[in-house]
This record gives sequence, C-alpha cells and structure tokens, in this order.
Amino acid sequence: MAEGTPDNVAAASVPAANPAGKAGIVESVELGPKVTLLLEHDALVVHDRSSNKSRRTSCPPMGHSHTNTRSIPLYNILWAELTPDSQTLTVDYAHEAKSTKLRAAQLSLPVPATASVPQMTTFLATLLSRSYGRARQRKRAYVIINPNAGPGEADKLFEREARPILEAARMPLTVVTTTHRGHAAELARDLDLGAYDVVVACSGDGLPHEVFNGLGSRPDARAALGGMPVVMLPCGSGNAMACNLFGTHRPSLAALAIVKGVDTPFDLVSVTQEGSGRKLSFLSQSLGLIADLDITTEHMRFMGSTRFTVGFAWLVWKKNLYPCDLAVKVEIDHKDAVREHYRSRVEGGDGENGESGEAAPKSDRESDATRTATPGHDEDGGLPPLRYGTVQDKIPEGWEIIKHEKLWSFYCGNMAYMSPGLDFFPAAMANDGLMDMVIVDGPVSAMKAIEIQLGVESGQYFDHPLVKYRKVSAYRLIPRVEDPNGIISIDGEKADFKAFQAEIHPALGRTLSKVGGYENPGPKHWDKVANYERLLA
Ligand SMILES: Nc1ncnc2c1ncn2[C@@H]1O[C@H](COP(=O)(O)OP(=O)(O)OP(=O)(O)O)[C@@H](O)[C@H]1O
Repeated sequence: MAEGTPDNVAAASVPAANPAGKAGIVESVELGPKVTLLLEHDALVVHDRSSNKSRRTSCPPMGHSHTNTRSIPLYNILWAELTPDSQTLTVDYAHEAKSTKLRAAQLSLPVPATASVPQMTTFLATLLSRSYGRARQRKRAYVIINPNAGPGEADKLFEREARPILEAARMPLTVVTTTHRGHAAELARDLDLGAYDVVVACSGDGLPHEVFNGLGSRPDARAALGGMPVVMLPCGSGNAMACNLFGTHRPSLAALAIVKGVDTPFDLVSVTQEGSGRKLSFLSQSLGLIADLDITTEHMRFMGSTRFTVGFAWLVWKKNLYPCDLAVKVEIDHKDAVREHYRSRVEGGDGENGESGEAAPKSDRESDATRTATPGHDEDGGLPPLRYGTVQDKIPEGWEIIKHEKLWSFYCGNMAYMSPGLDFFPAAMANDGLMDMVIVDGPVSAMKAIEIQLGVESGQYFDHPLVKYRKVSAYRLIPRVEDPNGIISIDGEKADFKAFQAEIHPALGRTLSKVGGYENPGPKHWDKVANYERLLA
C-alpha cells in the first residue's frame, strides 16, 4: 500500500471508547534528526522535517496546515510494528477515502541505525494500547457470509470493504459462506467457542438472529451467548444491528468498529409460540403495519432500504387494522418516566454511555424464586428458565390486559434503530433489562401516518399523541382473527400468525459496540426531565 496513499487523514469517528490518557503529547520517538512521531491525546502525529519527503514515507503531507506534519486519529489506527529486521516502522490505519468509506492504508518509515529498538518497541506498544483502549487486539473472527443478503453482494462487500481492514488489524479470519437458510444457526451451534473471539455476520439482521438462536440451542447456551460476541457487518437491506452498535450501515466503517469494538452485554428476548418451541429475538417483534412492511417487501430486497419507503406508501393506502388482545407486564408506563429511566441510566452507569453498570429494574431481575423450568432446556448451562412460562400457560398474575379492537401497529423493540436513521425505539438500551413497546391504535389517516413516519426520522415520534410508548419485561399478544395470510415478524423474519409470548433476559447475550451501548441519541429532551416529573416517575 506504499503507492497511492491518501493526501489527508480525517477522523472517521470520535474514539469515545479509547481515552488516550493525559491531554497533549504523551510520548514521542525520533526517527533520525528529521522525523518525530508524537502520541497526542487522540492522534498519532508525524513531523517530517526532511526535504525529500517521499524517501521517508509512503504518505504525502496531511492534517495540520504545516505541509510536513500529518495526523492519524488513534481510533483509525489498526496496527503498528517494526519489520523483523528493525529497519522499517509501519503503521496500518483506516483512511477516510469518503465520509462513507474507509480504506486500509499504511505509513512506512525507515528506522535509522542509531535508533533505540527497545524504545521504538515501547512506543509502538503504547500506541497500540491507546489506539485500542478497552477493545481486544487481534480478535479471532469467525465470519459468516449470507450471499443472498440485501442486493446479494455480501461476499463482494466483505472482500472489498472489510477484509483489508480486518487483516490490516492483524485479525485472524475464518470465513464461511452459507448455502441455505438455517445454515448460520447450525454453524453457531457447532462453533468451537475457544477458537474465536467474535462471530461476524456479513448480512442483514436475519443472520445474527440465526446465530443467536444457534448459540441458544447448545447445551452450554448461557456460556455461549454470554461469552461469544456476535456482531454484524452490514450487507443487508435494514442492517439495524450495525446502525445501533456502530452508528453506521457502511461495511468499511463497521469493519473498523468491529476492530475497535468494546465488549457489550446485551439483553435477549425469548419468544414462545404454540408448535414452534422457544426462539430468541435480539431486535424486535411486530404485528400490523411494521410486520407487513418487513415481510411483504421481501421480494423488493434488490432495492436496498428503498423497499421500506415504497412498502410504507402502499400499506398506508390500504388502511388495514389488526384486532388483538395484549397481556403485558408493564414496568414503566408513561413517556416522562421512560425519559427519566433513560437519564438515570446514562448518568448513573459506569459504562461509556452509562449502560453497562446498572442492574435491571427489580421486577425484571433473574430470581430463582420466580423462575419456572422450561422443558427441553438444561437448568445448569442451557437457556435461562422462563419466568412467566410459555404462551400456553395461564396469563401470569399482575399482567395488564388490554383489548385493541383497532390496532394499527404493534412494535416491541430491543434496539433503537430499525434501519438507517429510523429510531423507532429512542429509549432502547443495550442492557437495561427492558423491552420498549410502541402501540398505535387506528384508524390512522394518511396524513397522520406520514406525520408519525416523518417523526421517526426527526425525533418527534416519541412524543406524538398517537404513539403509546412503554417499557415492559414480558407480554403476550393474541390476534383476534385467524388469517392464513396474517403476518407476525420476529427480528424481521416471518412467524406464524398466532398468539406469542415474549420475555426479556437481562444481559444474556454479548456483542461489540463503539461506546458500550447504542449509538442513538435517546428520546428527545431526556436530559431535561423536570424535577417534578422525576418525582412523579
Ligand atoms: N445461502 C442462503 N440461501 C438462502 N437464504 C439464506 C442463505 N443464508 C441465509 N439465508 C436467509 O436469508 C434471510 C435474509 O437474510 P439477511 O437478514 O441476512 O438479509 P436481508 O433480509 O436482506 O437484510 P435485512 O434483515 O437487513 O433486511 C435469512 O432468513 C437467512 O436465514
């Protein structure tokens, strides 16, 4: 990569997870009389006072206004080392070719014979440690590619946009391509947990769903789900998982986020439905408008995310309603209390965004006294027992029962973004032990539907009067009508149109994220909850 290297390096993103210690210059090495490497708070700075720059480096000047000073954000640094003969120092980094695309590049500097190799080695170790922060270096990745995801280019996207970045970060890769639906679940079920540090699904949200379920079907399900981070390299049409954890649906930016990703415990949801056993859901469950949108537009996958815009217009015009009954274990019942919950976790937690430190609400914590065993699951190592039984059991005491004669949309989420820019669950958190439930009853006029939809993009949706937003720990949804064409969607995959029950398992799963939680900004004005609202909450 010595040739054709970039003429500037800009921050691809702020390295929030990688605090670099004290502000200003913290370490430096001289490469002869004219080249100095400085480790600053958030960047590696190269000062080159040589008259013949091209002899000294593969990169033209960049960054600061001075022509022979260049700066590489620490977040973008993938690797740094001395060649075995100690004559060259190389720095691999992700160069921002465009705001939407990174490219692996390398800085290569001759080391003078007079240089101290131990000092260089210490400097490089410091550089790597500050560049990675809490993220594990050289993660061994098990990469699963769905060649059918999105417009069908996942394999090419991986090779072109992700592999060079992951390899430059010296990540050992094992790459497998799926041959059929369900293949990723089989691979996850049989995975050698000790041989890998992360499973990377190159796909849309369907493959991570399979991987979580594959890990969940193992006799050692709890250890597998809790110990093996699952991430997505976005190659599908929705790519919600990458939007939430990495703040992007661009494969090369996500590849860097995987390299620098920090361990993030993450809630998972059990769903039971008569005749189809117990499934894990990591993203959402829906019935009504959103479910129809997800599933009936599958044949338009070639359009990428445009399929959702086209499908939305069609469904709003159809004005369908979906009568059903809901039984729900409500934990937080009104929007200001949801805001307050969000604020207290962000401000009170010990993670980068306050997510990782706090326990779930009392009623949602795992308690041996309230657990009921689930047939078919090993009490010791398998999935945690279901606290509320299955959809076939009696509705548990204390659940609120609500009849929705004219339901327009039922949507329950565990993540915030459901596709790029669509923050459907602005108060969702990675490990607060709660699901965010949104209900809109109909009929909803085309004008109001568009208003709600635009509100999802602008952040006004949370406060829209037609949007009922709560935090819950379990629920049962029972459609009133039998409809062979009816649609229930679990993580974007079609489920049978019949009653189902869901309950959350706090921090059962594990993933990687940029900041230890989700990237969305939270419900509008979460940080401005008035004192009287806090008291009421
Ligand atoms: N080799 C394969 N052949 C056919 N189907 C596959 C194969 N591998 C995986 N699948 C299935 O493809 C479906 C869609 O996968 P995925 O979610 O990756 O893409 P997508 O639907 O385009 O993206 P998104 O979920 O973001 O909309 C999943 O249900 C998955 O089980």
